[in-house]
Amino acid sequence: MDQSRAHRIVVVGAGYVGLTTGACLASLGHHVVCCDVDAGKVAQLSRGQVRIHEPGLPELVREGIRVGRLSFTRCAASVVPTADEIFLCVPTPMAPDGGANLAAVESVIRQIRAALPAGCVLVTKSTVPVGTTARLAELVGRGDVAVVSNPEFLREGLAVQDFLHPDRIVLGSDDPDAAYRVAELYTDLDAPTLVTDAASAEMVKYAANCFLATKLSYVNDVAELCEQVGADVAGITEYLAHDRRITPSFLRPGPGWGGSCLPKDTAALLRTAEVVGVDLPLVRAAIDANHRHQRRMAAKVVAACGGSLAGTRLGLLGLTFKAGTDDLRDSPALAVARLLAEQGAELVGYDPALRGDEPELAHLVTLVDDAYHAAKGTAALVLLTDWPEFRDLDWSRVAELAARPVVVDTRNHLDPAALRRAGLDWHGTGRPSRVR
Ligand SMILES: NC(=O)C1=CN([C@@H]2O[C@H](COP(=O)(O)OP(=O)(O)OC[C@H]3O[C@@H](n4cnc5c(N)ncnc54)[C@H](O)[C@@H]3O)[C@@H](O)[C@H]2O)C=CC1
Ligand SMILES: O=C(O)[C@H]1O[C@H](OP(=O)(O)OP(=O)(O)OC[C@H]2O[C@@H](n3ccc(=O)[nH]c3=O)[C@H](O)[C@@H]2O)[C@H](O)[C@@H](O)[C@@H]1O
Repeated sequence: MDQSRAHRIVVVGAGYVGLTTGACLASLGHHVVCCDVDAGKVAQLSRGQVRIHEPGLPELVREGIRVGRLSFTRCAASVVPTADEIFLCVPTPMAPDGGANLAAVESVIRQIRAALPAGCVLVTKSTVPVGTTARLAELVGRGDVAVVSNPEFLREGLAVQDFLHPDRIVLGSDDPDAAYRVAELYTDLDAPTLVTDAASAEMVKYAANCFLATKLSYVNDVAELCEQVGADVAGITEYLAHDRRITPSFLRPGPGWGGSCLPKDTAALLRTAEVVGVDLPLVRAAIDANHRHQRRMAAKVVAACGGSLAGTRLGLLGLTFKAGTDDLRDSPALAVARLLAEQGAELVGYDPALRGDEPELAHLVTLVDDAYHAAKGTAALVLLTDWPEFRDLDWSRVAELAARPVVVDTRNHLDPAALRRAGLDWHGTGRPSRVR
């Protein structure tokens, strides 16, 4: 990039979204400082050490540091005075009433507002409910600082790819000039850029995540019905995918949807609707169906083990909320694990992205070094995430190690014929057990 077009950017919050935003904007030629309250994280990132599992991110971070366009600090107030744009990428977790907890966003604003230079733009990339951008403008309380909503649509595990090759860039502000200024940051990306008002930009983020969640609950419902009527969901989703109005993505049944965003964002949209007196029965049903699917997966394991889990050992393959990430937040795999543990099963698990010291696993799952250790002495091996390596296991070895030859494949990830050849009983989701 011609350096005269480079912006000076501060990113507050150096997690999945903030670190990706900072490293990618630096790779596009901008000058970025990432700030985080976590001193240990700042120290590690300053040395180029990235602890989250995001392909390509460590390389981008190290390159940004090497060329002097990316640095890290704990103190946002000390670096904002020279910024053109300040991106807010701090967490907005679920509050007890289902709404988004904006404490981190508001605390950052209070901390930096006096230090903001005249003419800078504050950009909300954190997912925030409709109306927040307008309220933050009030909280900043400065006519010379604009606030722009720029929701992020990246997926974990594909964060760098999604950031640099987005389907669309959405910018919303009641100050269109400020929105167009933020759009300049992305001019080297090949994506439609939609500039709208702040409320619509905030709304599109929730509408997208709730649509995806609803699509998945529907697919999982179809899978459940398939089991009862003897149809095969794999063929059905394949044929559905041919319809360009439906699209092939988000059609894979599984143990329910989870992660750091779909659960909290569906709940937050329901809360937003409740506050303004609007009913969203479809979104509510998608959430309820998701919990039912998780219970259904646990019941399937119980049935495959002969009706009781008391005193049995189960092996779990994959514990994060999906393959390709190390994130355990709202993981459906852990939700199913908890249901199995409640029924008396001892759980042993393997996940390629986990180290074993994650507090979420404590008193729930003993993490082992590979899938074969997870299979040893088990009444059933339960696949909960679809890491490619699980497909290539030596199934004869698994059959020898297991106490009973049972595999419950909640994501239809494995090759049933290969398992059968090894003498294993395969139980998929929405598919007949004898499927080829
Ligand atoms: N994870 C994802 O795939 C996506 C997340 N989002 C949204 O982005 C926001 C951030 O999410 P993640 O990056 O996943 O969170 P994260 O938990 O990975 O990272 C947040 C970072 O902010 C830091 N932080 C917390 N309070 C702070 C403060 N007061 N000052 C400075 N730093 C602070 C934390 O130490 C942490 O490093 C959320 O609103 C989320 O809904 C949006 C799209 C995708
Ligand atoms: O707001 C966010 O944080 C992000 O939330 C999701 O991204 P992510 O949380 O990374 O996860 P997804 O890939 O969407 O998967 C969500 C859940 O659905 C499940 N899933 C997904 C697809 C599918 O076909 N089947 C299925 O069960 C996954 O296993 C996972 O549990 C959205 O896809 C992103 O666009 C959005 O930016």
